[in-house]
Amino acid sequence: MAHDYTEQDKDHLLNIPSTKSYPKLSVRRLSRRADTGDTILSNLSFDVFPGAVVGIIGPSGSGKSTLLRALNRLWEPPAQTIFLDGQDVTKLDVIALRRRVGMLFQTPCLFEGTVSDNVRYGPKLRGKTLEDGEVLALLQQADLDSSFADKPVHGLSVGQSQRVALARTLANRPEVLLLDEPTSSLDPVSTQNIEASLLKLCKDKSLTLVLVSHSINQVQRMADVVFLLVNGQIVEIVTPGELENASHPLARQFLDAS
Ligand SMILES: Nc1ncnc2c1ncn2[C@@H]1O[C@H](COP(=O)(O)OP(=O)(O)OP(=O)(O)O)[C@@H](O)[C@H]1O
Repeated sequence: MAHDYTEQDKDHLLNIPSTKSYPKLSVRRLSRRADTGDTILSNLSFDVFPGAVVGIIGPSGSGKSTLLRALNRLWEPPAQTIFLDGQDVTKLDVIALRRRVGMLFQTPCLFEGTVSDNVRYGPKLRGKTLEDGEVLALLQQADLDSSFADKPVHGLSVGQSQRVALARTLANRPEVLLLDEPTSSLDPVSTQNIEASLLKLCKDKSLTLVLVSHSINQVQRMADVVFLLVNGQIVEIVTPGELENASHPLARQFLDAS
């Protein structure tokens, strides 16, 4: 496997205690400024290991979506700042990258046609036709029963559309899934089913999740580690259990108001 880390980064990685695998994602000194000069992301560095769930929380405008969008190059990051399996993402084919690093947005955007057309879309682009059983399994992972397969998407509710978008993303067998407020349009039962389904994929298939959520409870249910992002900086990295003890004043202000 090729690794594009600098010598300094290698030293850093080797110093991570008791890790048996290389990170799936590594971010190194990632910064971004707006055209106005305002800081959006400031010198972010972190690793995410295969099968892990990272929760990102923070106030509105703190840079959470910008960070997610950098990870699959919806916003083009500077070279040598984001690595997937040790490879600089800016050197990867962008379509292949987005298949490996899928993203689910807060507001689903589906193609015309049926639910099953949407789920089959990604594999079809690569010349693979999904069997009916594979489509149904993907729908099930997204908490949709088989009756949805032949439904046109234009009649679906927002919550149903969001679940179709999840099935469509999972059809690409992503290695990393970026989730931007993924369940904000879902009812509590569906939210719970989708959380369970995603956590099963993490356990069984080493799917790696980066979850942005305004729901502290959701982050506590799902994440292995939580980043508190404030003004474009990761001000604290804690386990979900330690969240209530977060001490950074801006993190505290956010948590107390949540
Ligand atoms: N393309 C852009 N050009 C200029 N400023 C931008 C751009 N994209 C984002 N910003 C600014 O960067 C900051 C972070 O935005 P971002 O959407 O990443 O925050 P967020 O934490 O996801 O917020 P929310 O929780 O409200 O979704 C905001 O001040 C936003 O106005």
